[in-house]
Amino acid sequence: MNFIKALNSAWHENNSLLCVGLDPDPARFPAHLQNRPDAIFEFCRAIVDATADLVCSFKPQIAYFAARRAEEQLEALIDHIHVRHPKTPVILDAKRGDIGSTAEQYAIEAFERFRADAVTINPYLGRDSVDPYLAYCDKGIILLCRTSNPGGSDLQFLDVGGEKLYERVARLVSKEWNTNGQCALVVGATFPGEIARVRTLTGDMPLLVPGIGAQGGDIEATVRAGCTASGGLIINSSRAILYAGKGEDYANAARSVAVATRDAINLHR
Ligand SMILES: O=C(O)c1cc(=O)[nH]c(=O)n1[C@@H]1O[C@H](COP(=O)(O)O)[C@@H](O)[C@H]1O
Repeated sequence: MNFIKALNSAWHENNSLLCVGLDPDPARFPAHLQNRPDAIFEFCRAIVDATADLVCSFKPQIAYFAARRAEEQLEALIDHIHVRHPKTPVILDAKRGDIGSTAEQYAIEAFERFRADAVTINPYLGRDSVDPYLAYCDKGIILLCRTSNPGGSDLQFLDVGGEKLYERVARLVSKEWNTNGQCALVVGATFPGEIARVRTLTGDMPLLVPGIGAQGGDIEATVRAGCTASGGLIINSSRAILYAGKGEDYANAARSVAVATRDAINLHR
C-alpha cells in the first residue's frame, strides 16, 4: 500500500480527517477484559471494527504495547486492520531517531515486522538518520515538527538564524527530504497558529495533528489553519475515544464519540 495514496483515498471515501489513536492502557479497560491474556489486542480490535468507516487512519502507539510485553498483540492488531480494513492506513507511532545503522533496524521493525504503512520519526539527528526510512518509498515518514506538549517550545521555538527551529524542520523536510513525496509533519492541535505557519511553508503536505480531545486542542481552529482541498490533516484523538465508555459496550461508546468528532471536524472544512 502506498501511504499517501491510501490516505488520500481514505480522506475521500470516508469523508473523514479523523485518526483514532490506539493507546491501550489496561488499567482503563472494562472489567470483562481484565484477565484475558489477549486483552490489549481485543480491546483495540473492537474499537477498530467499530470505527473503521469513520476514520482516515489508525495510529497505534508502540509504547503502550511494548510496556506490557504485548508486541505480538500489536503485530496481530496491524494484521487484523490490513485484512479486515485494507483501505485504512496504519501509522505506527514510534518517534524513533538514531544514527543511520540503528535507524535501518528501526525501519525494519516498523515496516517489515509490524507492517505499518507509516511511522513517526524524530528529525533531530538529521538527514542521514532519516534515510533508512525514506528508502521504503511507498511508506509514509511523519516527522515531529511542532509537538502538542507545552515543553515542545523549549527547543522547537528556538531562533535558528532568523527562523524558529520548527520552521526550519518544516522547510527542510518539505524542500529537501521529501524527494519521493512520502513525508508528513506532526504539528499539535494545541498550537493552531503554528499549524497555519507550517501549512504556509509546506504547501499541501499532510500534517498529523494530535492534541484534540484529552489535550484540549481546538477543532475549529485546527481545521481552519491546516485543511486543504483534498484533506491535508490527520487529526488524531486517542483517550477521548478509547475510554468514552467503561462497560461492555465500550466500542459503541467509542463509535459515538468518533462520529461526533468526525462531524465536528467536517463542520469547519
Ligand atoms: O506523534 C504523535 O502522535 C504525537 C505527537 C505530539 O506532538 N503529541 C501527541 O500527543 N502525540 C501522540 O498522540 C496521542 C495523543 O493522545 P490523546 O491525547 O489521548 O488524544 C498520543 O499517542 C501521543 O503520543
